[in-house]
Amino acid sequence: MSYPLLDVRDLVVRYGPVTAVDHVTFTLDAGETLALNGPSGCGKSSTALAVLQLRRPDAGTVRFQGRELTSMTERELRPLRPRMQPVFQDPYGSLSPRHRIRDAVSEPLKVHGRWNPAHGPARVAELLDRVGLDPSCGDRRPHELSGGQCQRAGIARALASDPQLLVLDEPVSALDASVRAGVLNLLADLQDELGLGYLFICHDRPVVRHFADRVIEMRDGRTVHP
Ligand SMILES: Nc1ncnc2c1ncn2[C@@H]1O[C@H](COP(=O)(O)OP(=O)(O)OP(=O)(O)O)[C@@H](O)[C@H]1O
Repeated sequence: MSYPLLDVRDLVVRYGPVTAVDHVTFTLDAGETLALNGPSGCGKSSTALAVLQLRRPDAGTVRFQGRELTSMTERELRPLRPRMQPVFQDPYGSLSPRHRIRDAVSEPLKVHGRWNPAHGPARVAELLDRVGLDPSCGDRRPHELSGGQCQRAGIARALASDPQLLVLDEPVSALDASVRAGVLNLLADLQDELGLGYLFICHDRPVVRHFADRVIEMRDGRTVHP
């Protein structure tokens, strides 16, 4: 039986009295880009965090490759976490300022027990090359890179654990217009090559129209028809 990569039904996220996500339902297939679009505060990031189980939803189901995540314990989720990776808006904030880029990229491999000292450094160099960074960038710290280079390093880190789903939360919003296209082209190439599914959060309509296969509009925590 074949399942969508992601099947989200009646997702609810509350922060005290605030219902940030109010019965949101959607599916996403492998190789597809689904955009969540809408104004600030409409619940896009809360949806993303709940899909990744980084914030446990208050109601609803999230099926990833047919497996229901919301009822799983942390221990049960652990082997699935490498397969769904986030890329956040602020490329500097999402990488530790103290760590060199090569350590940031290799960390997911180490955390998930997949680090091989013999082949790991070559794998990190390969990942940096794949996202268009010179392997010498591995020796630098985030503040020594440009915003675009830093976001590329964040993407390399997300790719390190061979994910099938990337949750991209405003991945180009903090970047200058001139470097945005380069990062979006990189994401499109990676999707073609690796068959990744993208849940793409963005409030910039022209970018969404250009990049997404389908768009869900959100207002006040709910999905609305455009
Ligand atoms: N940790 C939190 N505690 C309390 N309320 C929160 C928290 N995070 C988000 N909210 C509230 O939930 C609602 C949805 O916020 P969310 O960040 O998901 O929206 P968003 O569409 O991603 O907005 P933005 O584009 O500004 O990031 C808002 O009313 C927000 O104030």
